[in-house]
Amino acid sequence: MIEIRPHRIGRCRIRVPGSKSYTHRTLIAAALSDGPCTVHNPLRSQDTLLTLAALEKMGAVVADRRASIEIHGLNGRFKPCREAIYLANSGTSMRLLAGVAALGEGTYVLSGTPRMYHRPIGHLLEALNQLGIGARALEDNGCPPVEIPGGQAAGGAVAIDCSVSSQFLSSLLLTAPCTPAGMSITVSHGPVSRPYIDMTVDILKRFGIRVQREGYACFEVAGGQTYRAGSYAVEPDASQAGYFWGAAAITGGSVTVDGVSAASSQGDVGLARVLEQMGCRVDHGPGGITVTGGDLRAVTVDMADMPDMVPTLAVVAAFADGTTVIENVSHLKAKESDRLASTCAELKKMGIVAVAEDDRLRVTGGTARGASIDTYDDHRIAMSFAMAGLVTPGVRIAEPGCVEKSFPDFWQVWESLYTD
Ligand SMILES: O=C(O)C1=C[C@@H](OP(=O)(O)O)[C@@H](O)[C@H](O)C1
Ligand SMILES: C=C(OP(=O)(O)O)C(=O)O
Repeated sequence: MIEIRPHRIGRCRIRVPGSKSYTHRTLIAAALSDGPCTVHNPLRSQDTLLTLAALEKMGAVVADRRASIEIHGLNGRFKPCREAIYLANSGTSMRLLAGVAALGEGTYVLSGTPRMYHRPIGHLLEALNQLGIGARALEDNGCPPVEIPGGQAAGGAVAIDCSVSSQFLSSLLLTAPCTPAGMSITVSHGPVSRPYIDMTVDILKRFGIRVQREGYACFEVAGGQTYRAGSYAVEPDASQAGYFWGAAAITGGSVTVDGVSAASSQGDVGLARVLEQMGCRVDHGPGGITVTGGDLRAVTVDMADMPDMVPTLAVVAAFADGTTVIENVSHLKAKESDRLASTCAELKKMGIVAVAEDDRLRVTGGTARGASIDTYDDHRIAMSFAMAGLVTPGVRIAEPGCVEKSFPDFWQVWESLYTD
């Protein structure tokens, strides 16, 4: 348990680590490539290191240097792996690797934590089955653990339901180029979280893969393509920037996050836009994006494309005038925690009126009081409620170590807000 000390922020400049989503994708693409790759500025956190360890178990040769990670790709031919590959509660690792494992020569079991065993993957397994890959949920319940047989990924036409997660489509897209026939993918529902699809397509293109698309509805990826080995850099994580911009918004201070740009494919950079609508000033400079807090007013906003920023926005909304309505976020129920329920429960403990409906969250700004915040083993709940502690005495965060999942140095970087 740690207590957050209230503090008025002046002017701060913050550096956040490499993007979690881009790190997962770059490591996987490197392992699929035709030779030696260097990944610069990777995020080294619990989840991304699990992806790296999984790729190593599947035969990629890995060397973790200080400044970069080197991976020698297997040109899409993973080696058999006898023991189950443990992926804790990393949804991105589980979903993306479930597809690419089908390219390997073994039969792979992907396992995780009890929470992971409640996070859906059935729609991806159905899509793999349409492609003739006998993937299955070991408990027959549409959730991990899963078994993925290699050697059956010929490619072909496939329809995929992405109403629960975009990661299913990202998984097929990463797998498709290494199949003999390629894939013709139709999205039957959704996708939610669309910018993550753009990040996947961006990585494919950077590795020299050709992809044709009609918006988010149809994707054509020719087979027999090669991921081009080379040197790749990971940009700073826009989702992690959000907690520091939120800190500025709530305190009236000014925070610049280095190296984050509105031109990024990371959808979460859009939180700065939402904060602007709420009354903050946002400056886009060559070095990064600066948010300066002001009088905050409530907004109604569709957050389907920014699911990870919903707890962040909900906590900021607790300090805004009026009722903020966060719409189209039913997919938050299947994250590290049921984030609609957990965000609401913890805001209520602070005396804030918050209501979770089926696909939306309403938060009415008010006078918050200190509370012990349960974090549900969910890094984003811990980091979001830290913001509330800057203006509310007595906010304590339980199990603060859960930030290891995506941002091991979070609390040290957070401390730097106090040194301005
Ligand atoms: O592909 C990715 O890197 C991610 C996609 C999103 O999940 P969903 O598509 O399941 O919403 C996001 O919440 C997650 O943190 C990372
Ligand atoms: C949902 C998240 O990650 P994952 O799906 O990879 O567990 C997250 O980082 O907020």
